[in-house]
Amino acid sequence: MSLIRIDRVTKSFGPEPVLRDVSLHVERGDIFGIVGQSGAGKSTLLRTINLLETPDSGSVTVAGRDLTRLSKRDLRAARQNIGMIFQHYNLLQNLTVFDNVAFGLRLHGMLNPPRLRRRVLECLELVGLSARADDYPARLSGGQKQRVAIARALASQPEVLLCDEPTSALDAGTTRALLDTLRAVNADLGVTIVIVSHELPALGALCNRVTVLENGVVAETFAPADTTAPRITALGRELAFYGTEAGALFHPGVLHA
Ligand SMILES: Nc1ncnc2c1ncn2[C@@H]1O[C@H](COP(=O)(O)OP(=O)(O)OP(=O)(O)O)[C@@H](O)[C@H]1O
Repeated sequence: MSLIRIDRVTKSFGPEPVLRDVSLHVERGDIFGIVGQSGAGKSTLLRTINLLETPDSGSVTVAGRDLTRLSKRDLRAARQNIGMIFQHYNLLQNLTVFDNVAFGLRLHGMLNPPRLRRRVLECLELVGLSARADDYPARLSGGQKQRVAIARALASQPEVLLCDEPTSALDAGTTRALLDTLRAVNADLGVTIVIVSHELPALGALCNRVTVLENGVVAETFAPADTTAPRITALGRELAFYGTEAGALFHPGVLHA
């Protein structure tokens, strides 16, 4: 069974729906991309996966549980299985790196102090920031802040990591390194990743499946590596190009390592 199933989800903030009858399935182990023009509803769709946005209709099932039918308490527990990172990192500025990563674990009373310390340091090690545990976020670069956010998101050992434009505030080199970290998180820890991004070249290399959203509707879903299948949308055709050898020249190095 798919790890994430979105079935016939509709969502409106005003008179016009932002998501219309959207269905998609994400398999365990996928790196699944969501692309589309600005305003297509990508972030809204991503945010329905942990119910930061509640659908007006339809269902959202993660690891076999329909989140739309859970009590608040059960939803809080289910969200421990779904980490999330954001464009602007959303770190707490008045807490150290260590305490940012520990924050969710403490809030949920999940670990005793020695285990908590071990778990936080493990997560910081994973993103290469053990040495910065006592620093405050203001002393870190953008790429380092996003790494702290990844460590925080992984602290509760979620099966799913949602990434909302994780690199759009970063320069090209830092973007490549960060996407490489996400690929390692997927490959080494088995975490299923759903990512919204405008970085088409990188997504073509990173994602094993991509959905193109147009005006709140799924226009097509495909595997970028399958360059033989016909593409319906201009974005789909562009992504297919980045899956080819010629296209790979646009995302050199790390992502194809
Ligand atoms: N909380 C909200 N309240 C009102 N309108 C919202 C809210 N969140 C999103 N919208 C609207 O829904 C539409 C889709 O927004 P969304 O952020 O999902 O698009 P997007 O495809 O991620 O866009 P972008 O690429 O520019 O980030 C936009 O018109 C946006 O203004």
